[in-house]
Amino acid sequence: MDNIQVFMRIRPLSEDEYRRDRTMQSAVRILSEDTVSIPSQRTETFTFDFVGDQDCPQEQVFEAVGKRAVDQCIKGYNGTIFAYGQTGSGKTFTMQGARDEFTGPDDELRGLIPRCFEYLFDRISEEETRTSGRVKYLCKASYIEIYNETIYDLLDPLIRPCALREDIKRGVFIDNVTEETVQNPNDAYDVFLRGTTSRHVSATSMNRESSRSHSALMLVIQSLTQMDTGLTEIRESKFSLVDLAGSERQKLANTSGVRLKEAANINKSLSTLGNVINSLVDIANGKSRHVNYRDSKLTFLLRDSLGGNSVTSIIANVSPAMCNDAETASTLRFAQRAKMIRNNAVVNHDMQGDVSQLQAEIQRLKQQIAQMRLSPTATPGTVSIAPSMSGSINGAFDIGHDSTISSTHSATPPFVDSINANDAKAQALASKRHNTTQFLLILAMRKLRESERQKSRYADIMFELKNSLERQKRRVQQQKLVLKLAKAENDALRRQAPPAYVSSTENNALREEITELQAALSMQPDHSELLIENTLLYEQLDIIAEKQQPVNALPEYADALAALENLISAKAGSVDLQSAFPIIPDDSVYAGLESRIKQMKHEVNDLEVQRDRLEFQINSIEEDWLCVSDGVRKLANAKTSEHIDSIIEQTMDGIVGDQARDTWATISSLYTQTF
Ligand SMILES: Nc1ncnc2c1ncn2[C@@H]1O[C@H](COP(=O)(O)OP(=O)(O)OP(=O)(O)O)[C@@H](O)[C@H]1O
Repeated sequence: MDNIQVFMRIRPLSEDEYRRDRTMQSAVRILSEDTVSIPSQRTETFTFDFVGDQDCPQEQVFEAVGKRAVDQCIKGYNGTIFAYGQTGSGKTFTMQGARDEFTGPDDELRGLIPRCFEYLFDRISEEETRTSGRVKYLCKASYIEIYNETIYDLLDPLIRPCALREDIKRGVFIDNVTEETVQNPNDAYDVFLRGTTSRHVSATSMNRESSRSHSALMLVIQSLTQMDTGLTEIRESKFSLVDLAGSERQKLANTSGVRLKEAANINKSLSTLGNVINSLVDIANGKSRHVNYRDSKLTFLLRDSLGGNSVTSIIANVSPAMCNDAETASTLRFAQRAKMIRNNAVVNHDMQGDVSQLQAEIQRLKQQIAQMRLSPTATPGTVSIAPSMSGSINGAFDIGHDSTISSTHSATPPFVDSINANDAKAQALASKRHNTTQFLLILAMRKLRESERQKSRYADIMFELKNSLERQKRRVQQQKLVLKLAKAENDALRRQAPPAYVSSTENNALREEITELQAALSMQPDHSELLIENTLLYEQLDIIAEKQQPVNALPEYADALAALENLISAKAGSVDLQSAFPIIPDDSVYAGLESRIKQMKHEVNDLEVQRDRLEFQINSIEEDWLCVSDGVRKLANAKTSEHIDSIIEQTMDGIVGDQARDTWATISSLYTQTF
């Protein structure tokens, strides 16, 4: 577990700021190499991993932030660097550099992005040379922008919007985003420049500033290592360089239309980022919280970077100007909170090979395990079965490359204390049991962690479902009200309308409009069908992302209903027979709406059933894994083989799910063999 690293950078005063305040006093006081305060605000101090003052060169920022991220990505860890701060605080200067053009490696003012490219490809060629070509690297780049809660592909000439999806294998990913292979720093920089140009073009065409959108340049770095066993190890890491929208709150007053929507979306995504960080800080402090990553595109896309599988750094950029001190304090408070988040980065790797190679590898691992069982001196921190025993070889024993699991166990479990130190035989037996127990505990904990991940995925889906349910319920209520009003209005019109109005051309046009809307509604996907499909989905976790379509489809459906609702309210409101032609819809319109409402009620019921089912599944998974770890703990203290048998049986009786039952069967059979 690593805390997110936070770096702070103060930019020089701009000419404008200097003209306004010639005292040249800085709003930020540097107290030591990692601590600052803002005297005009409260007396609080802020401590970070690195503080760069106004003269801090680009090279130093790269040495402190960029190098570490690239080094970790080369090893197979995901890496993320965020630039955070108010508009004009120096985010783009830090990430990209002073110029829009990249003038080559001699340019002192070039930012983190070009420097990371140069260092990454240097490291790649170094590794390939060092391993005499046994390790080969492949890099692919994509570049996106998030504006108004929509993701745009900046490498697509048409800058088309893309959907965000999630599946079990890939985690969160952008569907159909353009990925370009890059082989050297210039290729990568070319991709970056093209994306940046597209960003300017789209900003200009929409008449907005780029500081109102978030951008993320993502590199996927794959390495293939030919191993002596004939197997190929594949490592894959994602390196994300993110320039966030200006962090100041956008004013909603005196704003309307597109600008209002834009401001509301910026506020929403930044406040979601703040909420996510608050929840993660609570979690780091031992509290139990659901993290609402799905509340904005930005947090969902960067889920792994915040509290997940990534080595993450945040650069908090601030202005030194007195007039910006409130925003500067707010940036520093945000950064200070973020520093408490703990991520759990693991190497993403997998093995490939033919059956005989895999069998040989399994054999080798078995020997390693046997050796570990026999060696009384093995301590948890030095258990070294992990690195090669990865991913797809054998799911049940997927220990992974994770020293954090082993290092969290105490070196001497309490049950060993009770062994008489003078009795050599008993000591040997205790050591053997100690090692086996630790090994089994590692297995159980690994599985427990997997189930926790699964649980958190369930919780995310559940959260979505609950929201949909609430929205759907509200819609049903609204539709009922609209229908009631429209009916009352219609009755009134029927009573008042002269026959000439009823058959007027205008009235016919309105009728057609309603018929079209009805047709549009009936063309919406059949929700009942999709919902049934969705129910199956929760039993088939592998296809989660695909099957979330019904939930995602609801807003479109809502749009059609809202349009109909607006039309009916608008028409129902035009009671003045002298100035407007009344609309007198057929009874069939109402009948159609009523049946739609009925259908929506069914859907609400279906969603409720799904929610209950998920709740049950989550509880059941949780209980199963508690049962397994409890069983392992009991086994560690068992004295006789009868006692062991009864623990195994009782634990198995208490487990419901197949996955946990299988794991328990494996653990218990291993334990009986070694006892
Ligand atoms: N460390 C620095 N040294 C010198 N000039 C800087 C530094 N940081 C920022 N600047 C200058 O300050 C101005 C604003 O910086 P920049 O455009 O990077 O801000 P920003 O936070 O990215 O703004 P926006 O949110 O609008 O994109 C630019 O002219 C930039 O060159």
